Amino acid sequence: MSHSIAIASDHAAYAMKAELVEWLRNEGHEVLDLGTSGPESVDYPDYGYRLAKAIEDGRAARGVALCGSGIGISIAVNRNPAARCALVSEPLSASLARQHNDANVVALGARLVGIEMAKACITTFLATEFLGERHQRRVDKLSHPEGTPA
Ligand SMILES: O=C(CO)[C@H](O)[C@H](O)[C@H](O)COP(=O)(O)O
Repeated sequence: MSHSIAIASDHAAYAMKAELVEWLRNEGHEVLDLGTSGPESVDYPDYGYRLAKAIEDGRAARGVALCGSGIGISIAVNRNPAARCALVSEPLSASLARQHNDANVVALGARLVGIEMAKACITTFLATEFLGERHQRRVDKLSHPEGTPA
């Protein structure tokens, strides 16, 4: 199944992003590359916000967020309520992020995870469906951080 995928990284993950963009396009996906566009030092929040906005606007259904550890950019993406970003380093977490959390963005750390593991995580993330049911109730609550009235 092909997807529309937005991808963004800071400088620490620029080389990984370039490889993943080419791979995802070869796999038949529509890829929106939101930068960064070179190895010069940049700030991960700018790219995380940009990626989350593309999800919010419907320009992409799924996202791939990359930085050195994956931590900073995942924090940035998750500041947009339209995004549910999961930082993963192996496929089981990528699968659970879809099945239980209906995550629409996967984050990876290019300084921590190799390219083949990154591809394995993304492949699983794109192929796995949300299970709904009891998980839907919990995901709905993520849109209401003020909490459920007692
Ligand atoms: O946000 C991060 C750490 O949580 C990422 O790993 C960044 O890519 C990292 O902070 C960038 O560090 P640099 O020393 O400026 O390359």
